Amino acid sequence: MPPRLPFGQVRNFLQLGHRIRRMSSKPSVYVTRPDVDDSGLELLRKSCQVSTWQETSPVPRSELIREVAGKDALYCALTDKVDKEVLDAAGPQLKCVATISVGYDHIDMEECRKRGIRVGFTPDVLTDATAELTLALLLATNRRLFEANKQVYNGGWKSWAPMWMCGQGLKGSRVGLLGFGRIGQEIAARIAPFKPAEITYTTRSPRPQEAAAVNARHVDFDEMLRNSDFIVACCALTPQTKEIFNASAFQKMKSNCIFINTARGGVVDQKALYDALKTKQIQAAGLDVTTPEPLPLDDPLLKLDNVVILPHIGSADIETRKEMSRITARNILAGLANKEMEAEVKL
Ligand SMILES: O=C(O)C(=O)CO
Repeated sequence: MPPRLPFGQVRNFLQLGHRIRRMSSKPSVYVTRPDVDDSGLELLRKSCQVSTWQETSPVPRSELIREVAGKDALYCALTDKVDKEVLDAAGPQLKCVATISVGYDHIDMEECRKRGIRVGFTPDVLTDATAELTLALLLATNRRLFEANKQVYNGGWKSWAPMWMCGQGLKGSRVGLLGFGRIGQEIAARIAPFKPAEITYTTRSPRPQEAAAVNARHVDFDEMLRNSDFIVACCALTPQTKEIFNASAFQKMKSNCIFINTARGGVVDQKALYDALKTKQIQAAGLDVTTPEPLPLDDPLLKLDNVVILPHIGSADIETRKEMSRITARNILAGLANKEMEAEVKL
């Protein structure tokens, strides 16, 4: 018979074993999108145990809650709501969350802060792609590209006609931006060559240096609403900007105003936008983001001719998305190693 060890010694021995196992085993990462560019996942696989949701549709919440349990890091996307319930399910060992997006309104920052969970995101890399897509929406709506294109296929194109399918040019127009961060500034820089009469921007505090570079003027929200021919939402979704474009805002806009949203669907009261478009209170809208996403096929907005809707493709430029995948991975590796992340949300 081998000698029996006292209980305390057995427990210490087991705990030591557990600690050694954790120290020697690779950190575990759960990835909610298997379809992110593999270059990012490869980076993670070198030093982590990586498990991923297997389908290209967003991970169901129940699956996320089950799979995140016990993980050291979470690689997520804007399609995943990372709230208290998910963080509780993960457990106290969770060190970091990294999202493959610049927006992080889907992550409960306060809960992360309370728990000391670090959060990575992907600003900068997608600025140009998003600004470019915003210009595409501006041009598609003001020159009525989608309406005109339909006429080619449905027999509406009878002959060239002097005033047919005319729209208002950007030249000589007043363009107002809600938000003047990285993306807003790049949008302004791309609009400038179209020779607008003026570019204005609304932010909590003016950014004179950045504004001077693109000849933009700081105005309050009300002035922007009342004077602009084009209004572009390019701000973060926060409690302050939630549904800031509501019935009252649309009422203040000029009847020729074209409203563009490449920020988040949540900055708009969508029913109010529908009413404003339907009653021609405003001219048109170009939306890369909606509530919800995807927009149901029976959504009334889809019945209107004066709206162009895209399926949230602002940053969908191939090299941009590849780099976003790698930055998200590098953010996680830095978070796990207690090093500075490439792009970390200040909590
Ligand atoms: O990165 C984001 O926040 C996006 O909306 C992706 O286009």
